[in-house]
Amino acid sequence: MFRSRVLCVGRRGGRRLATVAVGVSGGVDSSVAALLLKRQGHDVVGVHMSNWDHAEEGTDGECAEREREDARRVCERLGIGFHAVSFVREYWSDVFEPFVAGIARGATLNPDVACNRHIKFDRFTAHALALGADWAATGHYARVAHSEAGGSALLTAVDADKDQTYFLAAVPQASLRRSLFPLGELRKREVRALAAAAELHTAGKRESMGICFVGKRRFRDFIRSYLPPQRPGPLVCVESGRVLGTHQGVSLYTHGQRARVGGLGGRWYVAEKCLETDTLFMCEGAAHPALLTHTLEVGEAAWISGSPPGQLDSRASPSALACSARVRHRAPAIPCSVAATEPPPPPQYTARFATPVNIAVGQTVALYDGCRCLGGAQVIARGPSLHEQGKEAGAAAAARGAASVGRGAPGCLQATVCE
Ligand SMILES: Nc1ncnc2c1ncn2[C@@H]1O[C@H](COP(=O)(O)OP(=O)(O)OP(=O)(O)O)[C@@H](O)[C@H]1O
Repeated sequence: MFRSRVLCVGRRGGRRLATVAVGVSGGVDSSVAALLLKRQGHDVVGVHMSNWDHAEEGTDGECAEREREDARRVCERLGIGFHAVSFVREYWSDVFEPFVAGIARGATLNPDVACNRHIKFDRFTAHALALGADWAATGHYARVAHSEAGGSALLTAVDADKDQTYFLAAVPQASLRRSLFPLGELRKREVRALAAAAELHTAGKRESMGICFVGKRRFRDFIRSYLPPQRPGPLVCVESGRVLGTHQGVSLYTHGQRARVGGLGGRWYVAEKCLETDTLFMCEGAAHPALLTHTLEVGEAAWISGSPPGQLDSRASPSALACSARVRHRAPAIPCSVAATEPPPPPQYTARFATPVNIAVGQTVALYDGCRCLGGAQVIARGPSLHEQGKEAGAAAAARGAASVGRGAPGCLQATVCE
């Protein structure tokens, strides 16, 4: 249905070739993105961003320097210009501070989604255009379909395993309109083969993993220094209500995270956090019903097209949007229905999932219509967990049981039901 425009921009043979600024990270994907654009005959420049001030943070900056040097070497090998830019201040204010504020209020925001929205597809795109580029390109696994009339659509990559549209679900339309994803039609092994054939030294380089600013440190150790002083509190079993042990601070944990529980064996997970009482409610097993829910309240919705799909537009008569959703990168897309929550504003939605989901408050739900990514929204609250629903159903059954017992005892029906 959609075709990526990337291979058509500025074809040879009389048509003007484009000037393209490629975000070169020092990894294999952006190396090959630059290689392909160069081969298509475009005027290509590599731009490397620094987003984290390692000197200021007292962390090891060697790795960042190595990445920049790798990016520079790739540009040299391809015979394209290299340009370095710092978005350290912007990353701090637009990504890191909101991330820490989220953690402090019990929400776990996704820094990669925020980085794409505010840095790569805002600051970087603007910088690329200011450098005189017609387009900004990255090595993301995604496709974009540009149309004169209908704006630009974000589409999943051909390589479903590598698809990165989950992280791109909140990018602004204005930046997407100027974006190219040269790898969207390729598989990772093809990308590596292209890099090897072009003798790019990044061909065999390992994937970057984890949150970039945390590096090799333990997340809990890293984040503690940015948070208000943490108080220890109880770890409580959701099943029995028993205190199982003590934790070092509620904000150091997130829903769904595995955590050690005193001397107890087994695999324990954080099912719920209560900031008011400094309590973590724990359940045993990664598929425990306390971790799962069929409904989420979501907000801060960012729509790729720039406005909500017609069904959700409150100016028309709003109805539920039938779509599919991912609750994390690489998670399967689950059938989902999204409806405006009363009362707006700000626009807030209730998402109902065909199969239950395990996701923390603050995380992103990416919505899809087939291969088209519609946008992303942050989880504001989880609906009742399957465990809570089970308890309620049990209580209702008990009440029904009590009622039927009551019916057998003449004169007691009313009193028994009320109990
Ligand atoms: N420091 C950076 N400077 C410039 N562009 C960057 C930088 N980091 C990431 N990008 C761009 O964003 C794309 C996706 O970044 P991501 O962090 O997901 O890396 P990746 O998938 O491992 O890609 P790569 O192999 O190119 O590092 C990269 O391919 C690159 O185009």
